[in-house]
Amino acid sequence: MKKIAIIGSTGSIGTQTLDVAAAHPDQFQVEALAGGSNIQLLLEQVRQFRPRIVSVGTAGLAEEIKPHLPAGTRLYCGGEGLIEVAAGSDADMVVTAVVGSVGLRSTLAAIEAGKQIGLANKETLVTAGHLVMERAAAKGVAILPVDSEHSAVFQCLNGERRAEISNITLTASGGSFRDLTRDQLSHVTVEDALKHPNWSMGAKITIDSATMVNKGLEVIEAHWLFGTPYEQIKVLLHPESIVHSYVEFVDGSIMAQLGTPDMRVPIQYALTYPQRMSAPGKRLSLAEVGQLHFREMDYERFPCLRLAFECGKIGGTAPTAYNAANEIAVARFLNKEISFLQIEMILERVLEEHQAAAHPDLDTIEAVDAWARKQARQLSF
Ligand SMILES: NC(=O)C1=CN([C@@H]2O[C@H](COP(=O)(O)OP(=O)(O)OC[C@H]3O[C@@H](n4cnc5c(N)ncnc54)[C@H](OP(=O)(O)O)[C@@H]3O)[C@@H](O)[C@H]2O)C=CC1
Ligand SMILES: CC(=O)[C@@H](O)[C@H](O)COP(=O)(O)O
Ligand SMILES: [Mn+2]
Repeated sequence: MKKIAIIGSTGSIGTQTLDVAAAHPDQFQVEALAGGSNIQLLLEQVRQFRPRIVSVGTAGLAEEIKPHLPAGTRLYCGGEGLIEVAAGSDADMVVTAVVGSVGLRSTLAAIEAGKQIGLANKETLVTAGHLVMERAAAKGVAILPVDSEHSAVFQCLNGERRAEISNITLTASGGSFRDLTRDQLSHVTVEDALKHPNWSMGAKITIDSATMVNKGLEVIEAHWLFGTPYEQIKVLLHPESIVHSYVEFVDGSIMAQLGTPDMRVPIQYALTYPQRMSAPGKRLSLAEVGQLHFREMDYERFPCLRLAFECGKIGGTAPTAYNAANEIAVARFLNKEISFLQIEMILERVLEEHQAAAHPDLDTIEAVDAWARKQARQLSF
């Protein structure tokens, strides 16, 4: 039995992680669950999986859910609750399925407690990759990728020597607006932006896909997960999201991982690594697919991806500011305060003002995160 804890259990990745656990009840035991505001769904999860520890977003929500919890369940809330779920149970592995850099402290706490990490929450690695990877190495903790591209690369690298990698290519669907010109982008709506062509995901990452920030975050995530220099990370537009990513080796051989777009596959691989188990989803038939398409990435059309490479190469707190400014810009767009193209304007302006600090500690990371959020909130157009 593998014991798991999930932070962000009520979201897209969290619910799919529980689908995997429910499909293999003899393999997984759910020890702890943290949700945010969806206490109805959290309660259903508690009834089905009987975790010992539960956390909700606020003290008010904790009061609401408390009378409905089974006797003996330990209940927490807020940041302290995320840390308790991540580090306070008997779990062997913590799946980080919360959205945003709010997941940083709890991920670090899980690492300190010696838990394996199933990492979906890419913002954590972007905002403080050096701290997370350093602490994981010091504690001998594995960080297993859940993100589909990184799971693909991880699978391609199985048994390979890092020194023999020539480059890593992350594929990008192009998001909801991939065939629109920049002129056409000035009129797009929130509703249209939320229609991802291939994946059903939470709102924030769906907007990130449309701006190509998601791929920017993934480039930085790949740098930290695989220790790959930015010069050896490439991005290729692939509208079908069937080739999840690939690695080219020094002899010219390319290893790719393919499959239908179904997050339960990389989630399950992280949970069962190094083993594989049967999975219920639709199998890929290349004969049925017939053709796959690939296009060079256009960095003029998708400037947020160019910015991510620049921030990654600068390092220090530059990716922290990129991520925090984006979290606020996306929230403002979803709230219909700003237009789609103003997301990238906010990123550009906040980064212009940011003086990146090298080798930041946790306090510096959090101070820059707060600063960038404030700047991004204040900008008006
Ligand atoms: N969805 C996908 O297919 C993929 C997602 N990812 C990454 O995984 C992470 C999660 O994405 P996704 O599942 O789509 O996001 P969702 O928005 O669907 O889910 C987010 C989860 O985090 C919880 N949450 C949000 N804010 C807080 C907070 N302040 N405190 C406690 N809990 C909070 C939400 O709770 P509630 O809803 O109850 O408020 C919910 O459970 C992101 O980092 C994303 O980039 C990576 C690859 C694929
Ligand atoms: C499923 C997953 O891993 C997402 O991060 C996905 O990659 C989003 O797709 P694009 O960013 O390629 O549109
Ligand atoms: Mn991805």
